[in-house]
Amino acid sequence: MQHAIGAALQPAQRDVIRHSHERSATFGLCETMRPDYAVLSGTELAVKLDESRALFAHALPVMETLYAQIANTHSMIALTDASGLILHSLGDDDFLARAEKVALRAGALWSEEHQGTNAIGTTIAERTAVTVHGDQHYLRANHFLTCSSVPILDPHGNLSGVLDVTGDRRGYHQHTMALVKMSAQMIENRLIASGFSDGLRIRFHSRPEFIGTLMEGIAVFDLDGRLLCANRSAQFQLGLELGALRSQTLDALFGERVDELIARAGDAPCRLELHSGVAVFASVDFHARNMSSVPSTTSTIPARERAGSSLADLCTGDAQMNDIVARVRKVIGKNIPILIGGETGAGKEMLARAIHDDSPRRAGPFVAVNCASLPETLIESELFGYAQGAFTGAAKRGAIGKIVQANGGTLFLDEIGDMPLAMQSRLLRVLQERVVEPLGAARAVPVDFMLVCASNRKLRERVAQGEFREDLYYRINGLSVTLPPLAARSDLRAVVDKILRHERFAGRVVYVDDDVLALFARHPWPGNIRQLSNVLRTASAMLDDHDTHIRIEHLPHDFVDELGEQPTFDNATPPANVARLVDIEASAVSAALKAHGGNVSATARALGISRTTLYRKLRV
Ligand SMILES: Nc1ncnc2c1ncn2[C@@H]1O[C@H](COP(=O)(O)OP(=O)(O)OP(=O)(O)O)[C@@H](O)[C@H]1O
Repeated sequence: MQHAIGAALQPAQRDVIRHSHERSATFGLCETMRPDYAVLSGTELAVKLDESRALFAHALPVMETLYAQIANTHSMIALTDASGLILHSLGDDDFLARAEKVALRAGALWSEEHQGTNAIGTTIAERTAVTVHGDQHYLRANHFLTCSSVPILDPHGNLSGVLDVTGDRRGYHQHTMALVKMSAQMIENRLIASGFSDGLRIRFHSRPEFIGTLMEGIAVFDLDGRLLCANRSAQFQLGLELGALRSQTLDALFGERVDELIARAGDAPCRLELHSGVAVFASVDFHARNMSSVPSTTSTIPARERAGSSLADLCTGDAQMNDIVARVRKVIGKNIPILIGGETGAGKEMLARAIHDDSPRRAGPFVAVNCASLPETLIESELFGYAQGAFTGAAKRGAIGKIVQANGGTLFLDEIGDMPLAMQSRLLRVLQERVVEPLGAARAVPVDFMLVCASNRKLRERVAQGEFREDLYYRINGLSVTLPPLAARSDLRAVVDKILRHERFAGRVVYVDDDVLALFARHPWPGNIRQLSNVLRTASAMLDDHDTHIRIEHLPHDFVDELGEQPTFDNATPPANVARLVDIEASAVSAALKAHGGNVSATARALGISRTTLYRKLRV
């Protein structure tokens, strides 16, 4: 359905357009002039993308979803930074070709200063959602367009960029703006989720069924109960703007103390009363990974932290691991690719995640691709993506590749040694030129990511055998570290305790007996930490409710059988269930004394020792 927008124009909107036209004139623009069609070079655009990497990373999947809803309507979606520079666009081929003619493409600036009244530039000037239709555009060259733009705010309330849908003016649809607004809200919520992963997060709404939807309010507080950020819905429901909310506390806004709410984290939604008296349903999460202090109620928090989520967590006492972490820390944030070696299950992916989480790109995505588990035919599309109709059987709208998905964050290529040679050449080009050309696409997409690769095969040998490109090997090998196998680590006890603490396989934190640990110390662990984790999981399932420790009888039989002999114990750690000699002697003496009615001479005779010796033993 098409509408004549002019007739429906609200007075406020009319004022927005009038003011914008006035500004355009003061910029020295003339309606009939040829617009500024300059676009940034690929390298310049890559720098801009890097500056807005969190926005780009979180907007990209939302733009894909939005496009699914407006495909085939002769339109396009554009994402700009806060200055109006288009960072990325996607849309229908026919319209993209027309849009390119007026520089509606990545690298072009659509501020009012450059293009006069237009939805992107006017949204930036007015900090509000704006539709600019047909001849409301200041420049005649843009009169064939209809554009709907919404500002995207970062979690601190600053303008981060603009999301825009532009189409042929004849195809204007009144629902477009609602879709763009919802998409912008989605991006803002994602920015909050990644920027404020720590803290007490309350998701609330007066209707419980709206929790988990775009309608929910999201407010994050620190451990002192100060508000850190709140999305638009939260601001609306609380009746205050972000600036005013910042001076409020959890207690003042929700009538609850931090520790009371932390205790309810992870439970079903609870009822809270807002300061206005309105009752809401609230779902509470709490994460304190990087927080300096945690209230005493933390022990009751059901939400689990992710094990080994930062480099510091990986330092559990093994000197080789400490050395690896120290070396990795030196290159983090310096655009140096890291190559992780090590046996299967030794923790390569965990190290890669920790590197990401401790890097300046932590707000961006962490995208892992296992090159060994993908069939050769799929690696290409999985990694590089493909354009609409690129090949028979391709998804109608094309697919975004993992490399583009990793933009702004970290790309982790696991088992890179298994990447087919043809893909190695394409990957090398991406790493050299920092652009990706999706299969069948006309244009390259600039990308910026930190690269971490892992291999449990000896990559050098594969290079020597001609199975891995030497130039790629040197590209990915900025810093090379090799994780020690579990059997060679000196911190087995700490690793076991950490897994049991984080995973809570038994639904609670349990421990291992010393004799189990002694058995573990003799095991070769071919599956390394993954195998250890599996053994602990199975053993935990064998525990009775009152058991606090995993004992040998709880271990999987095949695991004990693997050792091929009865467990023996080393001298340094006497197993707890073997009594000490002095204790055996003491109980024999007391039993004999009891049997002889406390008569020392008779007891000494019965034990075959002198009375003096018996007295000495009784004093021990
Ligand atoms: N330092 C650690 N502390 C606790 N758990 C760990 C640690 N390192 C690894 N793990 C756990 O061990 C398992 C295997 O780890 P990961 O997947 O990182 O190994 P990998 O070397 O990448 O394995 P593969 O080569 O088979 O892909 C995971 O469940 C992970 O959570």
